[in-house]
Amino acid sequence: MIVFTGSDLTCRRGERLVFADLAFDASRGDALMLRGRNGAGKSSLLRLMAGLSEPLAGTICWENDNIRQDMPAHRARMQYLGHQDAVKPVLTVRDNLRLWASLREVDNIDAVIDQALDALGILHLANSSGRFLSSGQKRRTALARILIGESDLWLLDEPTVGLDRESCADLARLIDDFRANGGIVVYSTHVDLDIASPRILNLDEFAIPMFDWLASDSDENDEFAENDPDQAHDNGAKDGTHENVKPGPARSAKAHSPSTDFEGIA
Ligand SMILES: Nc1ncnc2c1ncn2[C@@H]1O[C@H](COP(=O)(O)OP(=O)(O)OP(=O)(O)O)[C@@H](O)[C@H]1O
Repeated sequence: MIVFTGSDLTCRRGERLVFADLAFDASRGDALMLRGRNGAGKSSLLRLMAGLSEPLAGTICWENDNIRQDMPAHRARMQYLGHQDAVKPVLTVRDNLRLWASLREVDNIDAVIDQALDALGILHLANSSGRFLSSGQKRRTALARILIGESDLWLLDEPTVGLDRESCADLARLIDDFRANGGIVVYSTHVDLDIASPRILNLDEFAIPMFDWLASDSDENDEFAENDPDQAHDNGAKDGTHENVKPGPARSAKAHSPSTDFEGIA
C-alpha cells in the first residue's frame, strides 16, 4: 500500500525555480534513492518531504493527508538528517544524543543510546567531547540520532559523506533492517549504498533548464539573458508568483539533454 506521496511538486529556492511537475510515491519497506547532478534539487526535495520548506505548488501526503496540515505528527514519524551533522562541540557524544532524545518520546534513554552508538560502531566514543571527533565520527554520531525513538520515515541527505567503507556497510544494514520493519527511506547520494533494490528518482528529469525558460521569454529578455542570465532570471521571478516565473517550459525539461541544461550555471 502506498503511504508517502508527492504530486505536481514545484520547488523554488530563493529566486530560482529548481524543479517542477515532480511526483513520487513510496510504500512501506521502500527505499527511494534521489539522484541528480549538483544543484538538481535533491536536498530541496528532502526539505520539502521533511516539511522544512513549502512547495511552490503541489502536495506531499502521508496516508492521503497533506503533511503540512499536521506538522507535529509528521515530525514525530520522521527522522531527517541534513548536510550538517549538528553535533554540539561542547557536549559529549552521549549528551548530544540525550539532547536529541529529549525532543522525542523515548523510554530507557541510556539503553537506547548505547544501542544506537553500538550500531554505528562508536560506543567507545560515548564520553568523548563533540569537538574532538573526526568528520566521519561526527557523521556517525549524527546517524545514531535516527535510531533514537520510533519512526516510520528516514530522510537522509547524503548520509555517506565522510563515512569509511565499514560505516557505509553498517548504514546499509541499518537501512535494510528499518525497511524490513516497514520503514520508508528516502536518501540522496552520489555514491551507491549497498542496499536491497532501491527505487531511483532522478531529479535531472524534473530540473528546470534555466536557459530554456529564458529563451522562451521576450526579445528584450533574450538580450538581457545573453548579458546577464541572473538578472534576466530575476526579471521573470521578481514578484514571486508562480505565473511570473514561467512554469510552462518546465514541462519540456525532460526533452532536453541534461548534459547541456546547466552548463556554466553552477
Ligand atoms: N538557501 C538557499 N537559498 C537559495 N537557493 C538555494 C539555497 N539552497 C540551495 N539553493 C539552490 O537551489 C538549487 C538546488 O539546490 P539543492 O541543494 O537542493 O541541490 P542538490 O541536488 O542537493 O545539490 P548537491 O548534489 O550539490 O548537494 C541550487 O540551484 C541551489 O543553488
